[in-house]
Amino acid sequence: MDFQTRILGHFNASIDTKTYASEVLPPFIEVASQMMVQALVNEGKILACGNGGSAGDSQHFSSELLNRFERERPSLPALALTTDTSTLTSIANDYSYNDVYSKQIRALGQPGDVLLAISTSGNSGNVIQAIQAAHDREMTVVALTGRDGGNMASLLGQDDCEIRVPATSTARIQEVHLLVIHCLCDLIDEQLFGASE
Ligand SMILES: O=C(CO)[C@@H](O)[C@H](O)[C@H](O)[C@H](O)COP(=O)(O)O
Ligand SMILES: [Zn+2]
Repeated sequence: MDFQTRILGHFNASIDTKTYASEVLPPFIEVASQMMVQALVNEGKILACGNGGSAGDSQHFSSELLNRFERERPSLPALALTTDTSTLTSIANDYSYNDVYSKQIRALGQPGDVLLAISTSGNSGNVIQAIQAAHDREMTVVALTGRDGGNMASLLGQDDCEIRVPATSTARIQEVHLLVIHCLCDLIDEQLFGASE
C-alpha cells in the first residue's frame, strides 16, 4: 500500500469511529459535564490521570481548565496527576507503579471532587487503583474508556459515568477521547459562564 493510501486509511478510520461515537456518546458526555460542574460549583476540583497518550490527555484537560478553553473566564481547579516526576518515580520505586495515582488521590482528593480516569483498555492497574482511591475519598468518577470498558467498567458505581468509545484501536479511541475532552470543556464553560455561539 502506498503512503498516501495508508494516510487516507487513518483519516477514514478516524472519521468512521467519530461518526459511530457521535451516535452513542452525547448523553454520557452531558452527564459527565454536569458532574464536573456540580463539583466546581461546590468548590471542588477535578483530578485527572492516565498512561501514555492518556497521560497527555489528562494534562490537555487540566490545562484547558486551569488556563482557558475557547473563551475568557476565570481559572478552574483541575490537576493532572501525571506530571510530578519526583512523586511518580518515588511512589513507583518505593511501592509500585500501580500506586502512582492512588497515593496522590488519597492525599489530594476531597469528598465531592471528580476523578477523570482515562484508559483505552480500561485495564491499566494504576488507573484502576485511582478509581478505588477516589471512591474511598467520596469522589465521583468520570471514566473515559474503550473496547469493552475493561476492569474499570465493573468498578464504577451509579454516581459515576463511563464514556466508552465503541472501538478497539488504541489510537482511534484516543482520538475520540480528545474530542470528548473538548466537549466537556465547552459544556463546563457553557454551564458556568452562560451561552455562547
Ligand atoms: O498513545 C499510545 C498509543 O496510541 C500509547 O502511549 C498508550 O497510551 C500506552 O500504551 C498506554 O500505556 C495504554 O494504556 P491504556 O490506554 O490501556 O490505559
Ligand atoms: Zn497515541
